[in-house]
Amino acid sequence: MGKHGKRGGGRGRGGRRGGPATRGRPNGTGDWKTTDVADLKNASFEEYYKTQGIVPEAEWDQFLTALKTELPTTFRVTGSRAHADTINNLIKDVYVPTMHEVELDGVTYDAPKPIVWYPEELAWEIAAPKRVVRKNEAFKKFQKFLVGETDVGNLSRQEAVSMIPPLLMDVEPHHCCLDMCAAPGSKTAQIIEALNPYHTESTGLLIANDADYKRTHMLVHQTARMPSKGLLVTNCDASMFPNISLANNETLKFDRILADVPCSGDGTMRKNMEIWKKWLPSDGNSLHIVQLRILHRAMNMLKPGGRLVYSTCSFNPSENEAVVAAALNAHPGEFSIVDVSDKLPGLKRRPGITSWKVGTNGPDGTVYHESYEAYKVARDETPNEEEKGKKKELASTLWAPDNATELGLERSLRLLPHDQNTGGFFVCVLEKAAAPVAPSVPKVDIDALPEMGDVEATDEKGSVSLKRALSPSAESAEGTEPQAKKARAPGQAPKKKERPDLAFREDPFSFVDPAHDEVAIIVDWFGLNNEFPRNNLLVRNADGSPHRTIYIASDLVKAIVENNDYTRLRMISAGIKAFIRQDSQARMDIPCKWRVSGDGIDEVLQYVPDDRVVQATVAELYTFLENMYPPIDTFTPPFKTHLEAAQLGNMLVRFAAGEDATSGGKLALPLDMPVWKARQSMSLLIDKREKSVLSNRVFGRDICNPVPFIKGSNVSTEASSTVASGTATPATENEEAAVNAPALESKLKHEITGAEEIKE
Ligand SMILES: C[S@@+](CC[C@H](N)C(=O)[O-])C[C@H]1O[C@@H](n2cnc3c(N)ncnc32)[C@H](O)[C@@H]1O
Repeated sequence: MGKHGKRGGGRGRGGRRGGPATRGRPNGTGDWKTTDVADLKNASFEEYYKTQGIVPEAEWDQFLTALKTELPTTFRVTGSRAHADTINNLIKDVYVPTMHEVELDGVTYDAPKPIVWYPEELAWEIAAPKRVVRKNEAFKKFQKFLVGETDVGNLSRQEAVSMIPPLLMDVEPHHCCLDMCAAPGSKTAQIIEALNPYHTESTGLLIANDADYKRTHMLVHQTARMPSKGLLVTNCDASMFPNISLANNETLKFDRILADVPCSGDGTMRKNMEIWKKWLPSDGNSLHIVQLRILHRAMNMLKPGGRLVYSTCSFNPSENEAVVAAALNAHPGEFSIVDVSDKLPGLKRRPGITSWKVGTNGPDGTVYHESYEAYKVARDETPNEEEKGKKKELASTLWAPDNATELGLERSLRLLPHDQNTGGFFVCVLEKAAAPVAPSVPKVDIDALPEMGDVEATDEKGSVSLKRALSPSAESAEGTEPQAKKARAPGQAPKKKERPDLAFREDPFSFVDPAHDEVAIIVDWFGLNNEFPRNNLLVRNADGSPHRTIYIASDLVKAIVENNDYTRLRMISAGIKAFIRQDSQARMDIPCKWRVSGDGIDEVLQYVPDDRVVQATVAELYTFLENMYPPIDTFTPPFKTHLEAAQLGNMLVRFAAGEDATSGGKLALPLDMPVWKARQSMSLLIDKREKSVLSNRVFGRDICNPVPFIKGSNVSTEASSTVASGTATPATENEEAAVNAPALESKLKHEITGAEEIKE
């Protein structure tokens, strides 16, 4: 220990000995079933946070007790969906009354209740933890409902405090938004909802980015549940997020940015119990630089007058106030912390702090360093050079700056677990001045701060690595390049154009010629009107050929795709999957081999005249769900007459709102669905899981029959190879096998993306 440091209390039981915070944190969240609460302790953690004063002394025991208690289950109803009210009413009227005072293992749980501060009572808390909800009979039906509706995008299971940052972004449908560290995508989903309110045409944009390639595929899966033509998923290191060019050499700036940065995650100890064993004071210090670089980059990409939300699921001032203070001082006079005390009424929050201590791991416990200067002296005096070399140098920005009290840090929000039975969180809302005021303090030079090397972070679900995207091309704005990138000889001109990143292996993006024959076939088949955005049809190949999937992208996404090298921006996906080729070489009598994808139906239907949409009833929906391939004969006129008159291929059907006395089914709102007409039979073009969820919602039970075995072909293998290869060429004459593709497509999607991981 350096003589200038103050020594704090002892190491927590089971604490890690030495070693950086970069290794050793196992994946996974721990298991409450096998957890002994007596083991949930860490003396360093307790001492560190008592020292920081983030919790009033009188509340310390409550704070600690809450941290050692299992979290309640929370979820929210997808607010932008037409069915939000239907779903919310089902919860209120059908499920909640069955769950009053459920008792398990001597504990009585209250019925689920709306989270008071969440707008329109669309978020819910079930007092019982997930583990209990899963196994208890009283909750079983509700649990099934939750899982099903989550699958189809009507519900999102999400920790309550994690819902706060997107709400404070104040997103409007015309905004250009960036979610810098987005995976697995809970907050991304909220931003998409805010950008696309029900029945409002959104002109906005959301770029959902994550540095971890695998996790970007979780994002793609998550966002497919709420398709948006203004969505782009990218895989960049947020601290070096590339400038995005638009036409006329304009650079895209954002109205709203979320920097939900990688963090030590000690606010998630109620579900990631491993942290109790592993926590060290240095964890937060290691992450400070990457967090600061991400926030700094966000600030440079924000429009004047724009809003930026910085958040972590950590209590640590090193990752919170220290980052915000340093970022503000790197942009003096440009940004202010927004007072959001009148937002989300009912949410208990604590103010940010203006003074804090910086602690490092010492051989006998935490060493607190009064100031950066004192730390430097102590470090320089460390006799053992080898020891010194092992430790990364701390950044001066970890310490509270002299002007800490003038920065308005207390306007940040600290969410403490005992206030409303949640995890811990930190949120700070920053606004960029329309016209910056003259700086009154010296500017912090972020590029001059030391690098921290590889570190490991935690999110709501467990540990995540800070894998940097391998982009060699992160261009920079206004002097935001990291040190390494900046090195160039005085007078040397900056590189004009970045080269493509050849290591990036995703398929290219290009737009289909609006005069292409296949576009004409689609337009003609579905009767698409003149408003249909023929110019915005995107495919995943270099020459714009519509081989197997056609996406629809917004004008802004199109401008981005066309004006930027897709490998430099590391584009993973864009727009809405709208049309899928349902090919069959053997079936020349199918005039249009394209079907509307389930994701794309709402988008496509806007351009379809009403008389091209076939009207059906709840009773007909029953027939479609009860039988995978209902013969046309099982329907009655006038629906049957329409079916008989139609050509083979995709039809769009609207099931009218109403009730069916025979089946007991009830549709509160009309439901639009793509269906396929084969020679003898029909089929709903949604996957099996979605059918079951729909059946439960409309008929109160699952009436769907399993996939029949089709003689001469293994349907699954057949259709899945169709989907996987994308060539959609069923080997048999059996067209029903071909239309089963959506089910398998969904199955594959799950397998490919590891969707379970984000499903809880
Ligand atoms: C706290 S999690 C984000 C949670 C997410 N916002 C949500 O609500 O679901 C942090 C994410 O940052 C990503 N990440 C880590 N370092 C990054 C970097 N330099 N740039 C961009 N993303 C990064 C991690 O892969 C991780 O997915």
